[in-house]
Amino acid sequence: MASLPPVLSSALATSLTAQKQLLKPNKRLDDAVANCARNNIPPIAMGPSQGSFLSILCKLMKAQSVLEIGTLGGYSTIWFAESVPGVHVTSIEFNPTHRDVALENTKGLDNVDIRLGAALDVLPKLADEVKVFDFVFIDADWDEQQQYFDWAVRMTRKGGCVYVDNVVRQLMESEEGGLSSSM
Ligand SMILES: C[S@@+](CC[C@H](N)C(=O)[O-])C[C@H]1O[C@@H](n2cnc3c(N)ncnc32)[C@H](O)[C@@H]1O
Repeated sequence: MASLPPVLSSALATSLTAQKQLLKPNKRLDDAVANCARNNIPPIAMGPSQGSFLSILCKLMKAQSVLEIGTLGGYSTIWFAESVPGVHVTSIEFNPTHRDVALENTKGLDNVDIRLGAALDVLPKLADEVKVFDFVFIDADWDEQQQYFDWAVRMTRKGGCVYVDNVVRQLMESEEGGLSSSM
């Protein structure tokens, strides 16, 4: 996969610094980032402004149930878990190391349930257990995206939200030289 054009990488780095200055400090999130680095978890979690944006979306919807596909170290999971009073977050992760670090990072949050397994194995079981979710966040394996999306549509309540991460970025990286003519 091609990397981002330098101008975009530089803009992303600058925006990350700006985001940290603008948002309220959150010790749990900061500790999670540090713990992920200590455990060599790849630095591919969402940024603070995206976490804040998703949290606002959940607040606007008064979401009470969130499904996340792709936990990593639990950074986005924490944003969802702290978004709305009473919300419950179910998150799916197939890498045991990532799952273990996510469990450390979400310790004490009793509204988080992290399921270990491949998303396409876990989703059918979850669909049998839980009726529907208010909000589904897809952030795992791009090659299975269409199948995640089909499950998400099936498992999201009417009027709920399915949010697919990295769509624009994927389009940018999908053709040689960066920007795609199909954008
Ligand atoms: C981009 S990271 C998730 C980032 C996280 N949502 C955040 O922003 O903090 C993608 C995660 O999905 C996991 N993953 C990839 N394929 C998967 C699959 N088929 N089933 C479950 N998890 C998967 C990876 O191990 C990785 O931890």
